[in-house]
Amino acid sequence: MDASKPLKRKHCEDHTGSYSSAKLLSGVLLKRKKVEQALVRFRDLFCKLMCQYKEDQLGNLTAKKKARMEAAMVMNRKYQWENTRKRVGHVLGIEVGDHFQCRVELNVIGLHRQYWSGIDFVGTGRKSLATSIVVTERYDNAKISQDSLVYMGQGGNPNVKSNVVVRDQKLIGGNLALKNSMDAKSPVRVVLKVSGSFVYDGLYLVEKMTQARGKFGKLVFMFTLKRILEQPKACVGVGLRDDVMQNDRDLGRFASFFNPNKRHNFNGSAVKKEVVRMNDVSRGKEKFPIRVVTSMDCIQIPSPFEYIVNNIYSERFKHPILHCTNGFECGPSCKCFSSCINNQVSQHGVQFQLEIFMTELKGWGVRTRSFIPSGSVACEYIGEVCRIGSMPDADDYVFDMGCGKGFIDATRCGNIGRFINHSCTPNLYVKDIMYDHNDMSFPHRMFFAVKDIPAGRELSYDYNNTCKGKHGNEMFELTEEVGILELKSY
Ligand SMILES: C[S@@+](CC[C@H](N)C(=O)[O-])C[C@H]1O[C@@H](n2cnc3c(N)ncnc32)[C@H](O)[C@@H]1O
Repeated sequence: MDASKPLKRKHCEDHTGSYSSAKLLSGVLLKRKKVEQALVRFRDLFCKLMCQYKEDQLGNLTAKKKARMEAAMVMNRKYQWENTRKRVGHVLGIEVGDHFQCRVELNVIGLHRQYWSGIDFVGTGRKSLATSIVVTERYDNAKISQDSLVYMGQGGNPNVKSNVVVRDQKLIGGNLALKNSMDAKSPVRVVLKVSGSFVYDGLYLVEKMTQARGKFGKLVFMFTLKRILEQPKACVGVGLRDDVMQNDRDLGRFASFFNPNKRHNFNGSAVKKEVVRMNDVSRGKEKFPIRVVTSMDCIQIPSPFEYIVNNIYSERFKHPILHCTNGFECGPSCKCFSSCINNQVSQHGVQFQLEIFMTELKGWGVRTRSFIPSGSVACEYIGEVCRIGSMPDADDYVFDMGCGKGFIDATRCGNIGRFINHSCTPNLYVKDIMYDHNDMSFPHRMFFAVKDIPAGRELSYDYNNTCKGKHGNEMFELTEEVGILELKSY
């Protein structure tokens, strides 16, 4: 085989001579998988860079922009973009209704290949054709009915760039491409910006081009586009296309796994198939990789945070050598032998295969992939340890230690413990453990299994039970089996 020659694509035919729809379908699914993987990779990289830029003290917005661009560039250099050849019409692997978190993602997966410009096109001059437009609020774009919109041509708009000269728009570049598409009746992909995210709304035809005086007093082009019928409806509930919401049946039929709002299949039952979105959120810091899993219809990953395995203390205090004789666990400096029964029962990081998954109603949650025997340490709640008094406003990831002690803030930095949800009938119990210092106001918060926890079960603890257990004053008694504690009430 001559490797220098491109492989010719063969028609998929089955033994009856007809096109094999199964083969075509598997090709489409494969492409979709690739698109999805590219997005996961991009978001993963973005999170990593965000943490880095935040450490560099960049403002949130600057860090976000920089991290997005850099993530896209890194992937581009590694040839990890999808659908790199511009084309007119639908893009393989992307469905109407797919949601994207930012403009740069549209580049990475090939839906719209312009970072800034709203009109993308192929070819030049009179031979150019528009491939896609992004409809944002920066121009006076308007929806005139469910299936048509007016799109303002590009150029001369100070809302796009502050130093732009306000002048009449010219019939060049994207504007000309849109006119050519109108003349050729060539379809244009439309992406709508809705509530900060981007939704693929399908193919439109340019019906009309007119010129009018814009709000800056200069001539602007106005393109009227009409949505091609017989396409699935995009699930866009607010903003430009707030009239497109269908009943549950339609939502289900056209449900796309890129759309976090769609949680049900055609029959209204929960979609069960799951996809691994991140292979290891701890990035090798834990003994076992910690996966992030969601259902097919939800492509989210957790918001950026730095995974840490040791608490960060907001203020200095001494870490005296501790010996297990005083009832605490052994500490790192303890002179005991490793056979000591007290030895670091709770200091080995995550000992079970845990994973983060998207729950139906509670956001992210943690479940175990392996059996956890009653009394075992599931994990610790790790974050930035602070004294009481400086409690932050956003407290989703703040563990108030109660009883006048401090709190652990896992908003910016934390471990898997930050994803464990509340339950009134929990399978975990929180216990204070001291091992690397003796300041009783900053104990380590450990999650112990209250009972045997089978594989697949979500882990939970009672958020209201952090000071004194509802079980009464509980103490842990060490059994002969290292690593297993027995819960006893006194
Ligand atoms: C420590 S975080 C747990 C992880 C969180 N679910 C997430 O998506 O990252 C605490 C937050 O999770 C949500 N949460 C926890 N338990 C819940 C429950 N039983 N029902 C509903 N929301 C819950 C609440 O928003 C709470 O502020």
